[in-house]
Amino acid sequence: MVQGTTPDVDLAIFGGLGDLALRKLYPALYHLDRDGLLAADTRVLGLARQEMDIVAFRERVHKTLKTYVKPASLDKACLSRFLERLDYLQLDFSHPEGFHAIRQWRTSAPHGNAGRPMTVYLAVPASIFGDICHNLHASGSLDDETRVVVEKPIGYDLESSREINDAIGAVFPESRIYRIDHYLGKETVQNLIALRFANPLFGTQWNQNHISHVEITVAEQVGIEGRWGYFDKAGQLRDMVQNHLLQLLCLIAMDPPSNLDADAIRDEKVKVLKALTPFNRESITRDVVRGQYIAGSIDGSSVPGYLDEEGANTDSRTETFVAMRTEVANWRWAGVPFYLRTGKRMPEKLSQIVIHFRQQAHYIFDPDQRNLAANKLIIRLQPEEGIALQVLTKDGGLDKGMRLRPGPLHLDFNSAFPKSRIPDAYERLLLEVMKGQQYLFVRRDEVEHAWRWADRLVAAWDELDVPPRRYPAGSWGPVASIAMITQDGRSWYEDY
Ligand SMILES: NC(=O)C1=CN([C@@H]2O[C@H](COP(=O)(O)OP(=O)(O)OC[C@H]3O[C@@H](n4cnc5c(N)ncnc54)[C@H](OP(=O)(O)O)[C@@H]3O)[C@@H](O)[C@H]2O)C=CC1
Ligand SMILES: O=C1O[C@H](COP(=O)(O)O)[C@@H](O)[C@H](O)[C@H]1O
Repeated sequence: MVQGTTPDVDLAIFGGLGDLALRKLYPALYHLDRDGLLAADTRVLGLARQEMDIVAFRERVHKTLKTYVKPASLDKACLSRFLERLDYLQLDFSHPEGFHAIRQWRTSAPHGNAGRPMTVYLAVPASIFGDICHNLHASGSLDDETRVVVEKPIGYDLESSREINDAIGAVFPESRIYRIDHYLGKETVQNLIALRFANPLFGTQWNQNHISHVEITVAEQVGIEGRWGYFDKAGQLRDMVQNHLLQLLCLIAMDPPSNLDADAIRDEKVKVLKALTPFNRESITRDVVRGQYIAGSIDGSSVPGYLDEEGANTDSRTETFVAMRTEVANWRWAGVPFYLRTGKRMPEKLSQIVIHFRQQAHYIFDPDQRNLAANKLIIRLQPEEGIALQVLTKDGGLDKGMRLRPGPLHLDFNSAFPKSRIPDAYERLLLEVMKGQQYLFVRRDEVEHAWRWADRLVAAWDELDVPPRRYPAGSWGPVASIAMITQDGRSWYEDY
């Protein structure tokens, strides 16, 4: 990992008028520009099917910035500098005609394109990644430095992900492919690496001798936001678990990498994925709960059930919730359950990891307090990023004797570092691509091992024809997900 500023870059965004580009990519690029992190001659080309001239395109991006950037961050001078960087090209990505215009755009750079790498961002469905790569190559638009950024999900299963990766790999070497998992760009997720590997306090305790179990919760308040066509084929397992939750699990469970280079980190993550216990017919019945939301209410407002969403198919059995108990079968983690849960239409947006430490082996305090909670490390990804360590201290006051009381040692990033804005994940990821750093991106073998594990689970569901259990929108999922962890004498951490 190398620190430093970004070089001048030509960034070509395919799907330049799509949801991801408008909601995430332009706002992230604007923030980078505002923070002085875009080099002076960096240019951005939006590519899309719609006929539009450059004035209308810049106006469209201006509008999206007004929607998605906080007013306090919208600076007039920076806005006009940023909009000046934008160009637009109307193109149908499936056909080679027209791709030569990208080559021409490159040669129109202020000081020529020598030494300014092009980054191609594929903000489009994975089904056309292959066509775009092929057409870029055939039109002579690429050079030996061009990087490609691809969005998740890479495919639908192991087989389709291999086809997509082969098509990208036919044009780009692995060292220039940046597979996004935007959870890796979140501030606290990176702090997890700092926390684990910079603090001997945790480094020495991070194993089955000291940790009893781990929880990962990624709860979303939103439903499927008009994305029925995509989501109903995927479901929460493919949409969230196969990528985001497994990446979080890997960062918690991996052995220390020998350094912070991309491959050192990714090698360790792959070992974790290989050590995940595969599910089978017997274990999914016991250890996995699928759910689908029905109508309910969130924050006092009624919301429809999944089967009443726009575009819905009334007999869909796609899951919008998954909870599971899994294990990393290696020396460090043998016997330590990892409880994962994620769902849409839950009471609040909450992503957190809770590391539960074991109880003190020799206990000398009041026997009535024996069951007071053991130490917990709570790593909050969103909404308020922070880390808290739950410890036992003496209860205050003269009348309490040696009574214990659980309380947090709390690091809230917003109040601890009030001057620093916590950047959106896409800001960090775009910056790393421009710098040519791959450590926050997913390597091909990671994607494939994750699919191999997810495919086994889906196959077992299909064999047993497991229907999703219903849960009302605004609840924490099916009751069975609570029963699953309660059977082990534990509960989901609920101090939200
Ligand atoms: N949106 C999000 O929050 C997230 C998205 N992703 C991933 O990002 C990618 C983009 O998603 P999203 O922005 O939501 O999708 P959208 O459908 O909103 O945007 C995709 C864009 O690609 C364009 N497009 C598709 N095919 C062609 C073609 N042959 N020629 C020209 N343009 C084409 C579409 O144009 P048209 O409208 O004309 O069809 C559309 O504007 C997907 O891979 C998705 O899985 C991942 C995580 C989150
Ligand atoms: O990749 C995806 O992530 C979002 C959740 O991301 P977050 O940063 O808001 O937690 C999810 O809603 C979407 O379905 C999925 O495709």
